[in-house]
Amino acid sequence: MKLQLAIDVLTSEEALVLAKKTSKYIDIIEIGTPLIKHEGVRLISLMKALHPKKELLVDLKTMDVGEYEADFCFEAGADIVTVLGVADIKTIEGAIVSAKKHGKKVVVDMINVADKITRAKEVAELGADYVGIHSGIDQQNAGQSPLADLKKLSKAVDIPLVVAGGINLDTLDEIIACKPEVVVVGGAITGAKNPKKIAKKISKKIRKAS
Ligand SMILES: O=C([C@H](O)CO)[C@H](O)[C@H](O)COP(=O)(O)O
Repeated sequence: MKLQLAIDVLTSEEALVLAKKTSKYIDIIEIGTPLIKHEGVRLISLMKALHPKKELLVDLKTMDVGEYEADFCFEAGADIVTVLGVADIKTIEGAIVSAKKHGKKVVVDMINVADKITRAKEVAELGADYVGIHSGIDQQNAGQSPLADLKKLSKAVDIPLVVAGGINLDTLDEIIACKPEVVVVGGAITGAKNPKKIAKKISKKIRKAS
C-alpha cells in the first residue's frame, strides 16, 4: 500500500516546500488539479528534478483530448496522470494509449460516475492501471466520503484501487482495512500545523498494514 500526498495549494513555492518537508514519508507526490491549472506544466519538470526517485502524479482530471493532455505531462516528467471516468470512453482510451507509449500509468477517477462497477470493469479491460474512488472537496463539504464506494468496489473489481477524499488519521483505519493500492491524503497533511509530523503518522499506519 502506498501513500500519495495531494498538493492542492496554488503556488509552486508552497508546493515545493510541502514536498520537501514530507517526502521521506510519501511514495507518490501529487500535483493537484488546482495547482497544475494555476502553475502549469513547468512545475512537473521542476518537481521531478527535485524528487527523481519519487513517483509523480499529475491530477489532470482530463475530460477531453486524453492522449494529447497525457502526452505533454509524461514528456515533462509525470509518472501517472488522471482522467475522468465520466469522460467519453475514447478520451480514457487516449490517456491509456499515451501511458503505454511512454511506459507510464493512468488512474481513472470515478468522481460522479453513476455506475462505478461497470465503468471500472470497462476501463480495466482497456488497460487502465488504477481506478480512483474519490469524493471531491465540494462533495466532502456536502457530507460525502469515499468509504462506502471503496468497500463496494474492492469486492467487485480486480483492478488496483486508489482512494481519496478527506482521509485523515481518524478515518484511515477503515480505509486501510479495504486494502486499496494507494491512499491519497491532501488537506489532512498540507493543512496541518506540522505536515511532516502528520505525514509520518499516516505513513507509519500504512506501512504497518502493507
Ligand atoms: O482531487 C482532489 C480534489 O478534487 C481537489 O483537486 C484532492 O486532491 C483529493 O480529494 C485529496 O485531497 P483531500 O480530500 O484534501 O485529502
